[in-house]
Amino acid sequence: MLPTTNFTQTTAFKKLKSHHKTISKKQLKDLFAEDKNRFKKYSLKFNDILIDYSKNNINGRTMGYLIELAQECNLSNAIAQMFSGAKINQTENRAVLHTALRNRSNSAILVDGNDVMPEVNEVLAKMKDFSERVNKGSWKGYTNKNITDIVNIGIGGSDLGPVMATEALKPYAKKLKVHFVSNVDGTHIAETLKNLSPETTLFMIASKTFTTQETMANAHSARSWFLTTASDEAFVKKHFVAISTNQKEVEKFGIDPVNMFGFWDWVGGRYSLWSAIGLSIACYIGFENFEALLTGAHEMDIHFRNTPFQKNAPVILALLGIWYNNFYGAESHAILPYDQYMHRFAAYFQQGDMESNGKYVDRKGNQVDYQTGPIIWGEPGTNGQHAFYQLIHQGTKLIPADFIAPAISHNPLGEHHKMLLSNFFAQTEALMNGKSLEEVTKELAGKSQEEIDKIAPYKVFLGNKPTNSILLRKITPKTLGSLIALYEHKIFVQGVIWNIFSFDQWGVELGKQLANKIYPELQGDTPVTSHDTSTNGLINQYKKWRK
Ligand SMILES: O=P(O)(O)OC[C@H]1O[C@@H](O)[C@@H](O)[C@@H](O)[C@@H]1O
Repeated sequence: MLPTTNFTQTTAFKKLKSHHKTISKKQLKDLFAEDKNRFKKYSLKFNDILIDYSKNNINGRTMGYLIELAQECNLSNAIAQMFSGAKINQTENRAVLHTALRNRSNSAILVDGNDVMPEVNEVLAKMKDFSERVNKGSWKGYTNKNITDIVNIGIGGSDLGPVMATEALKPYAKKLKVHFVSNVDGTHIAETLKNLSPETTLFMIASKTFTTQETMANAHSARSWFLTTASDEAFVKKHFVAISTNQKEVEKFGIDPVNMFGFWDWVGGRYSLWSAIGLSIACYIGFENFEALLTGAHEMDIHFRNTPFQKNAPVILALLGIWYNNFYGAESHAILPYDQYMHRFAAYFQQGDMESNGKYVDRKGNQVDYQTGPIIWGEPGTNGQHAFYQLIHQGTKLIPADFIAPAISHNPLGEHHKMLLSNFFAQTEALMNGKSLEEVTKELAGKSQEEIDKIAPYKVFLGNKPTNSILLRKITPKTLGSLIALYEHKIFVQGVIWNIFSFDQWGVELGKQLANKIYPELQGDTPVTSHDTSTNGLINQYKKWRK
């Protein structure tokens, strides 16, 4: 059982509350002026990742109290429970063991008294064999041609991780092309299949439950598309594999269990890219690179598990998030990768974070009276700079942001990377320092006082906006693995402190239930009357227009 401390009742919380009153009056740039060692004090290096959190509204006292908060909430105990296979997903009575999927040390991890590692290794070996066969061309299509294209059909956790990782690691791609179909909107699959040949396409039906409406609809459409050309059901097994925990449903769909890659109920959807759900990743970048991804995550796991909170990267990032969320009233958190390949990273952690910590009921079953998970959003820099950064710089909302960039580009084209990085460095500096009225006035020298008075207020930047900078040497499979695990554990720590269950997702169910109720009502032309007037009105207009 996880601890159930109400963090707002802790001594550390009270200390932080009163400390906030004084430190929030300080300007970030003054904190830097006061302390020459600030960067050294508030940055840490983990392998090829440098995390600079010095541009935050914190001092030694803040960090001390935040760490006390983590201690009072029994974080160490919660960490130990997660890694040991305790059933900390209490509302579903499940262990939470994505860390076992990348446990390269192979040490035993027990769930209900059984070591899960032999099964984990067995599936990994099957993934290795399969990805190698497809890449080498020894896995043939029904007309004896090599597979050229993989289509992963899945949604949510069975889609976002593979999409994000294959995009982020494109420079490591072997020869296969990968495509992802998630939306039940027929456009998604129609557009994907347009340029593919049934003879050389392999479908991976990825669904933990194998009952998800969107995935099943897309899987059936893919099957029909395939059979239109291939004609013979017997060929399905050469072109369809399943990734699931539900063998019964896989067989019902007509996929040979030999071609099923299993995982377990202790792998949460949004934490599943390390499992067989990562098969498309393994095929695309090769198994050795997929293993490097696992290794990177495993090394972060070790760091998270064994490092004192003062130097523990996920713990620090989590505590800083709590600082802004619960003391400064920040509603959102931006993730801003300065790397085009990482363009789905924020989208990936929208699910990772918001599905985990978007909860209003605490671990005792009571409604919370404090804020929990933030709204996660972001786009790659520099595009974001020319779009929404205006609001971060001069809007009325406080938006803590993570800036992420690699020192080495996979595409060292002329001066591009230097230009990109000059923006990466400049933005956090600008957000911190802002621009004073005095500086603006100086810039306007030569203009009349009247003109200056008119325009100057708009040109002032208050600054004092907090950021973390995460500088990576290069985006490699290993470093990406560590980075993803860093964010995963950050989410875990925050969930522990907010006293919520981070590994269930009951909130997605209501919409599914209602859609299932409405779906049959969309048959025929008879107007519906069973809903509120708005929903009835919308459905009935749809029925008129579709004729
Ligand atoms: O992998 P399946 O079972 O198709 O689920 C796909 C997704 O479904 C959603 O409703 C969420 O619960 C996600 O966490 C999950 O990843």
